[in-house]
Amino acid sequence: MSAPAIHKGLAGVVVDTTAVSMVNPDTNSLTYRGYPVQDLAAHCGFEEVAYLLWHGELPTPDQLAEQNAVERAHRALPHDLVLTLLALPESAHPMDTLRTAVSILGANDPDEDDNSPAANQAKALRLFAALPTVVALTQRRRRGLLPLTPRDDLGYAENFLYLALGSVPEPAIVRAFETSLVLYAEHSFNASTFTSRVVTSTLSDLYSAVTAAIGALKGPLHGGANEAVMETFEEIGSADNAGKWLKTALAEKRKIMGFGHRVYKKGDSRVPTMRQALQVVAELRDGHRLLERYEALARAMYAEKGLHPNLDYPAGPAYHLMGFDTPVFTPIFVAARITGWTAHITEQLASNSLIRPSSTYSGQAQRAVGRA
Ligand SMILES: CC(=O)SCCNC(=O)CCNC(=O)[C@H](O)C(C)(C)COP(=O)(O)OP(=O)(O)OC[C@H]1O[C@@H](n2cnc3c(N)ncnc32)[C@H](O)[C@@H]1OP(=O)(O)O
Ligand SMILES: O=C([O-])CC(=O)C(=O)O
Repeated sequence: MSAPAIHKGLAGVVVDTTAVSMVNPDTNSLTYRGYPVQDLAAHCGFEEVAYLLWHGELPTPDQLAEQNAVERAHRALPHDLVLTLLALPESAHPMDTLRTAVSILGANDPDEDDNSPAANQAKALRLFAALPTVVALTQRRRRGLLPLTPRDDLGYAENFLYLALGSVPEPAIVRAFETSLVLYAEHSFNASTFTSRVVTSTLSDLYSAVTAAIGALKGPLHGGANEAVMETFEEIGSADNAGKWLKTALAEKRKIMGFGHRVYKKGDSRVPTMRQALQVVAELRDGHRLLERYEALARAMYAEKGLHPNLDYPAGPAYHLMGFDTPVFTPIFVAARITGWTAHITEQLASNSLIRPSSTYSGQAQRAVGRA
């Protein structure tokens, strides 16, 4: 009998269907519920995109107003949760704080184990509302500042920026931030979404699935790359050092964060839109030197390895120029991706099958303990 083929990393393995989004590397396109992500970024607010991912259609004005009212009512965190998060060590990574926050919110939710579509949709919306407040808490704490109270007179993106940075920036910065959220919202069976579906497939609860997904997103081969990109730019120092830096890094067999992708081999469909948003932010925030490094490293990487940037490459420097600290970048990704994760959790439950792949044993042959 021949040994079964091993699909390391599940590369290329189709494990289910999904109606949430379609990634097409051949046409370099990404659609959410059929809409090109570039069109959504250009014409829709992030709240509308969240509605689309959850419900399958863009909202009517009344549906959006209803969702917004609930979202705005759930932005504030329970006082005990704030105290618990502030009691974590100051050295805790914001992703750890965020993961802890979701876990505590679950433990306190009387509906935690209600896996009906309505209950899970309500939980998804409450998490969507609360996560920016947690992310902002981590940002302000890093600067020795206490959390601000959410403002229900502001839209999602404006309130997020206000809570984190202390004021609402000019509309072009808000728009660039919102663009990043739309682009980060969903991407089919990526590692963190698949993690959330694996947890859900055991009929566990939504908070457990999201907590696990946050853990998966934290790694530098996935969402953590947007932070690592900024660290790379700091190491490089100036654009004229990019080529030399890259040769050394590749000789040391380092992975260059922000480049390459499991699915896109000809470039990430989201990069041109985010590159444009980065340009806008760079012009308003004196970011030309950073843009020079961005272009120099991208050119050198293509010349050396033929690899294109992924979404984390422009998103990292954009968040830096907006005023976020580097360890807060991946938490922003979480706040966006909660929409996609929870849409997939609902989809998984609607047609569930326990996710449990097989493996080929490579250990010791069967043997006896050899004791009487
Ligand atoms: C939003 C997101 O999560 S997008 C992804 C964010 N992650 C990153 O930016 C991390 C850096 N990139 C990588 O590590 C990879 O490109 C991944 C993990 C994203 C995709 O990996 P895979 O599809 O498994 O590609 P794989 O690792 O097989 O790479 C193929 C070849 O390209 C090389 N390669 C791929 N990406 C990189 C990179 N960023 N730097 C250096 N070499 C790379 C690999 O070393 C490998 O070379 P080899 O054949 O000589 O061994
Ligand atoms: O699809 C992937 O493997 C990673 C990615 O780009 C994402 O999750 O946005």
